[in-house]
Amino acid sequence: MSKAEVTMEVGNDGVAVITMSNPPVNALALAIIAGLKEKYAEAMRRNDVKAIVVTGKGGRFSGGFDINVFQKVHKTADLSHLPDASIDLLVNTVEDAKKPSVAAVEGLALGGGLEVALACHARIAAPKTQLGLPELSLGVIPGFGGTQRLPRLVGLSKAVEMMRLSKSISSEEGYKLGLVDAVVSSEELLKVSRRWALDIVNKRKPWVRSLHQTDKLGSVSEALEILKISRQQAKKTVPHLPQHQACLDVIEEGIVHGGYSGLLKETKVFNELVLSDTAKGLIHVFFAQRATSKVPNVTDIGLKPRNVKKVAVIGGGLMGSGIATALIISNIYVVLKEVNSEYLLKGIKTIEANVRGLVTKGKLTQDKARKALSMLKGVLDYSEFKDVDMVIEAVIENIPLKQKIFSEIEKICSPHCILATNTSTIDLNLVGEKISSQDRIIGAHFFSPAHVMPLLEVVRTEKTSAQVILDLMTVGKAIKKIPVVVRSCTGFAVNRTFFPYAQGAHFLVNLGVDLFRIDRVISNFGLPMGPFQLQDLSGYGVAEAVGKEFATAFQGRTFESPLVNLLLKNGRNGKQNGRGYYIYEKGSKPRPDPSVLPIIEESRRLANIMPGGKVLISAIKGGFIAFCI
Ligand SMILES: CCCCCCCCCCCCC/C=C/C(=O)SCCNC(=O)CCNC(=O)[C@H](O)C(C)(C)COP(=O)(O)OP(=O)(O)OC[C@H]1O[C@@H](n2cnc3c(N)ncnc32)[C@H](O)[C@@H]1OP(=O)(O)O
Repeated sequence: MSKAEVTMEVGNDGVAVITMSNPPVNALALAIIAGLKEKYAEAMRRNDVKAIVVTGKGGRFSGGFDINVFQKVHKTADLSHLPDASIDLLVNTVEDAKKPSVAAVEGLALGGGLEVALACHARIAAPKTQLGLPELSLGVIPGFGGTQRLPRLVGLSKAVEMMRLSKSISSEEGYKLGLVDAVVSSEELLKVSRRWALDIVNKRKPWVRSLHQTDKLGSVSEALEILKISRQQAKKTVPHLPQHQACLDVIEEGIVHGGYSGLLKETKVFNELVLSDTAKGLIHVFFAQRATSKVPNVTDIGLKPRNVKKVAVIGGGLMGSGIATALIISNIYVVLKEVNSEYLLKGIKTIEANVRGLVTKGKLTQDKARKALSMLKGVLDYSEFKDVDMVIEAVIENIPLKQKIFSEIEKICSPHCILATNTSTIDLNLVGEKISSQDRIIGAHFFSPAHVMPLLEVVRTEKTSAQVILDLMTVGKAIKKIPVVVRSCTGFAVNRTFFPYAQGAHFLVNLGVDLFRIDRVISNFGLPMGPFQLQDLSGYGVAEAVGKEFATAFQGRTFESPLVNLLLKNGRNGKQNGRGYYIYEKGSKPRPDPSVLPIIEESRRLANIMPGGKVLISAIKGGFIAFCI
């Protein structure tokens, strides 16, 4: 790893170009911050320097403050690891300096990286540069003036949206909003930036100190109204994440009392949040997520991923259609196979609806939607399987059926074709029991809805080859998933963890606890939804099949609730047929369905685990609360 350094070159034009270098993202490590401070001091001292251009090496400006420093602070609870740079460096050294600075921004400028650029007096960017303040996704807030300068450059509403959603914008959008002063080619970037800096010196361009701009903020009352609405939204959507309200408080401080006052509050609040449990958790997730892409003896043995251009998906149900959608929107050609025309048409219609949904949500353009759907072909036999690079089996959780399919595709497909199954629970050694190509068997466990949920469990057996694992990991990243490699066992990692949770919920209901209360407690705790609403979403067939697998694998150690089977017999299948624990009506939130109560009572009677038939509310309340929290 090359060392972090900051260099400075002074041209004959009197412009000092200060370059940050800390591959791969020019993170603002403490050495970079120290280097920036040192070079700025030198630039200010030198009489041959009229102006400064700040830039990043390697086609990226900066991915922000070095998140490793947060980990150090978490380990030591010592905030002195954090640079006290907001006022000292960004205001006194950059923004209020006697010589102007221009940021030459390329690739990305995120977090503290963008904050450095915001403290400059102009920003020149290359096309499609990613600009954002994603700090809230790490449990903190922009700690170097972003809460004050961004609203003053792009307007309060846009700034709040960018910070609260950790949403980046392109340099083109930044130019329209006033965040970027010019968008020029990479080749022209430094030249235009140098000229811009000299134009500021010669009063041909404005010398803008964004901290003191107010024209984009509107009136204080308008601003306070915007912040009030944002607070209500945050309270509704992320009631458990303190950084959202804190960020709005800091922005408000600056609007009411001025940018400088806002900076002082920002530093104080930033330091408080750095030590919060939320920040500790989210920063752990940041590194844990990246660690999943490093698999010993797979990603570190010099293998190159093979190009997967065409994938066959077997089964056009909820999962198969979602998987097919995820593939085609990432320009991977899909052959979707079903057993009959009715099911095939239903699967294709679901995929079309998925794609339309992404367009409606602004996640896909119409053109890309059309292109995606042109990469889908429905078939009723294996005739198109001869040249596929991967098959993903996504049929019902039935072992003999899966074994039959794997025998068939091993004969039909090419010898290099990856043979993947989307099973959520069944041991892969069972699925592949009847074929010889044990090295090509792998689990590609997507999570519903498969075209939305980021997690992809890559399930390996002892015999799965490293090449096949790497290939599936690469496809996973290409379709914007987070591939996590796990070993094959009943339930793999996610369902093995989820199963006891679901068991506990059913156990409590059969002990007499109100089912809807369980969902409320879990969603109030912070999960997106409770176990029963989730069961409605995934359907009861999956629950029934997975339950049988666990009962077989862990004989005598599972609680076999009668409830799901009773619901299926009652013609219910959750959200899929609109009849579950909840009533599902278009445009409204799911409502508890009172007609399910007699079925719950029947389950309790059959389970017969209420001591003496009485519900021990008091004991359960204690146990229940302890269990859920
Ligand atoms: C004199 C005047 C100047 C003074 C200057 C003072 C400035 C002081 C700054 C202090 C600011 C405090 C307040 C600001 C806080 C922050 O900035 S918090 C961080 C905000 N930034 C982010 O959240 C971005 C996080 N990173 C990403 O989103 C992505 O990594 C990326 C940048 C978009 C790149 O993605 P991709 O190409 O997919 O690569 P990855 O695999 O994600 O990452 C590659 C490796 O780089 C590591 N990494 C990425 N970002 C950071 C980071 N910010 N800090 C440390 N390390 C980072 C990542 O972990 C990967 O590492 P390996 O796994 O080891 O390869």
